[in-house]
Amino acid sequence: MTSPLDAAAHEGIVLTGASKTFGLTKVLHDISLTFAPGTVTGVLGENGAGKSTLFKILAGIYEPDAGATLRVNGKEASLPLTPTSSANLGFAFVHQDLGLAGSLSVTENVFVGAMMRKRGLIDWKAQKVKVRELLAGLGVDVDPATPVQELTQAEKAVVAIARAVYARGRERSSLLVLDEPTANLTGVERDRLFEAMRAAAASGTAIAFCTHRLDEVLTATDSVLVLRDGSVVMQAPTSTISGEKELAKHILGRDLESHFPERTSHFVAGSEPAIRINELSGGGINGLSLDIRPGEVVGLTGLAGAGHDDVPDLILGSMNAESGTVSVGGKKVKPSSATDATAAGIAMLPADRKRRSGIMGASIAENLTLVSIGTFTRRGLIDARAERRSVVEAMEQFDVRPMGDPDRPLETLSGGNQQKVLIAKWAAKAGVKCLILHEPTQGVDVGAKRTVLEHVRRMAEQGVAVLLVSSEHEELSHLCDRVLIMRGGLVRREMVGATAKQITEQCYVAA
Ligand SMILES: Nc1ncnc2c1ncn2[C@@H]1O[C@H](COP(=O)(O)OP(=O)(O)OP(=O)(O)O)[C@@H](O)[C@H]1O
Repeated sequence: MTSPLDAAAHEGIVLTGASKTFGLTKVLHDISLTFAPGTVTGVLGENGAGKSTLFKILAGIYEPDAGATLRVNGKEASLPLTPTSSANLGFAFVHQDLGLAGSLSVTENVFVGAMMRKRGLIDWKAQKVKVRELLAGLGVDVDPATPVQELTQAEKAVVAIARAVYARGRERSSLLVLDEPTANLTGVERDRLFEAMRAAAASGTAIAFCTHRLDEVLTATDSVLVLRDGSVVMQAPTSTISGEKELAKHILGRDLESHFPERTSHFVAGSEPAIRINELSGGGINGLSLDIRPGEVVGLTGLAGAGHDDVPDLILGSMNAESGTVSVGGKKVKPSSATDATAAGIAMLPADRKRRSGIMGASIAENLTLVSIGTFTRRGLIDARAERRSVVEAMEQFDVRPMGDPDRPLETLSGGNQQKVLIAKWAAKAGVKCLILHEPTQGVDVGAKRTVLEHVRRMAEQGVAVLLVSSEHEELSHLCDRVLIMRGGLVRREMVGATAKQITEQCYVAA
């Protein structure tokens, strides 16, 4: 296997001296790196380290400061790039949300913007053959006519890769950037994606694979590039790294004892449930009954498509329930909006934070106090000082970076820091009886993950019932008093107490 460090200097993508300044803040400092052809480079760093900024420079979205140079397979490329010149260099990007149109077929998604034509007409036959060939090359066999929404999450990710690689009719990309493509995938599905990644690399593409899951880095990459505070602090072959601990140390600049806080239980068995879900059906769920007591943390998981992902929306009313009831504090509720749910004492952190959780154009402070503004209102007037104090405290507690700038728009924070703000807003709200978290640590770095989970634990200590819908078995095992594993819309297995600690990827498959 080629290491980028062994690769001849003229090969692959070689960026030197790249810096980026926003206003007065320099977020990238003189970065130099190589993405070698045919290899997978894991790109790591804390939330806010500068990974997305680097990729946005390569995608032609951000202009680097003066002084940077870029060579692509031996040829000088002129900076700044534009989205078009980036695409012409063969740079392709797959973002976490994959950007596929669910109702369109696999073929339509792969060829969007670059339909194959014969005598002016779309050549559907040739496209079908080509798409089969592309997917087979990536190790997936699906009917090209299938609407994308019917595919598994892993298959969707592979379709997104095929589209990125094939963009504009090219045979392969020079660089494929995968930005946390595994966020919602469990082990087996991740393995399929890694196979596709390997297959794309085998054709000579340089792959930059961005993830916060350190176990993936060790299994799926050839080399590792670590950014810290906007500088490259390490680029080395993966084989020289001793394990996750060492990686965490490079990422954080300090030792991290454990990624997870120790599990402690805070609920009283036999107490009245804070939330009772009774025979709930709808979406992919078939008659779910579940009581969660004050202080109890219940995990819900399964392979993609098992049904667990629909539960938060069914409870919240954003997905129509065919039957069943939800009661909070003994009272039946039927929320039809997020406001209704909040009034009933339900707090929810959806998986799709960009579209459904935060107000991206509003400031950190506004997002943090969105649901708790009443706490600071006296006779119709907002106590601005108390509000500001609480915002500053929440930012410190949740380690929101950059620090000390509560008026900064949420959209200018890195993805993981946005997630911290959106969790912190519920921690500040009084009267929350049930907290529903859907993939709460997606995009959150290894150090911040612990902070976030500690706060969830703290809310449980204060008597909040927590429903954690997650595909991360380690997170479930460290946080939950009970874990329910679903398949085909039904709970197939319940792991309680110390047994819940033993949950592994195998448990999903066997359920
Ligand atoms: N448009 C912008 N205006 C001002 N600052 C920005 C902008 N975009 C990013 N930043 C800042 O640049 C720094 C690097 O952010 P970036 O999104 O590159 O981090 P990241 O490593 O991708 O983090 P994450 O893992 O959380 O996605 C952060 O401090 C962020 O707040």
